[in-house]
Amino acid sequence: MSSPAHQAERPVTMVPGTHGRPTRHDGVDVAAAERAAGEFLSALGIPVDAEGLRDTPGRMARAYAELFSPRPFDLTTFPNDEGYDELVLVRSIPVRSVCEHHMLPFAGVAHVGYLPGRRIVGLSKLARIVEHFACRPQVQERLTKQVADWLQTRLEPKGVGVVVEADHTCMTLRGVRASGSHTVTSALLGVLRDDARSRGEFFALAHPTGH
Ligand SMILES: Nc1nc2c(ncn2[C@@H]2O[C@H](COP(=O)(O)OP(=O)(O)OP(=O)(O)O)[C@@H](O)[C@H]2O)c(=O)[nH]1
Ligand SMILES: [Zn+2]
Repeated sequence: MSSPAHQAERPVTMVPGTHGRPTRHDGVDVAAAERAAGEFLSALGIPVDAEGLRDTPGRMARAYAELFSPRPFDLTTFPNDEGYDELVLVRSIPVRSVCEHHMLPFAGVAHVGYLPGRRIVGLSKLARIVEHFACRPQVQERLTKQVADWLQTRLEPKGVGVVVEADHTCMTLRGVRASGSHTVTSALLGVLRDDARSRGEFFALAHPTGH
């Protein structure tokens, strides 16, 4: 079984960047974003006509467009012919996203695991699912739960567990300036949620690393 992960998403199109480079984006009006970025910087008293800053609004627009453009993928699964019934876990999947409150990046790692049912999933797809949900304005709790729910619906395993550890620049570089702080979230479904032994085993393997 193979089903597109991006079914309900807007189509990905290619538009020229200001330096003639193709810029991948997902329904974003890069030219309008560039104009708005220029006005935004001007309003903050930043001289966007200075030589070094001349291309900055365009760079900002393309940078955010990139952060909001996940790469499409197919969810490849295989029959679980051997009846493998232990945990499958991919640890330390890179996460980079943008907090929806400040539009500042947060980054860290995800540990994504499941207890197989009738099918197993291509391992790379666990990392692709994380990217899919991270490439949008997010809160860490929602990102964690969306990855778990999506896997549960599409793969129908016996259980799913997701741990995300991330540093939010909105609270390390500004605001409270709690540098060195890490935020840990988790979402457990099925057997991994309900069975104490499975839950314990999952957290023993997917424990936060402080990355
Ligand atoms: N729950 C949750 N909160 C987040 C996340 N990312 C950022 N935030 C928080 O969103 C909150 C927004 O609070 P506000 O008081 O409206 O914003 P603010 O005045 O900039 O707050 P400070 O960051 O405390 O200066 C802050 O407490 C952020 O730390 C996230 O992924 N999950
Ligand atoms: Zn924030």
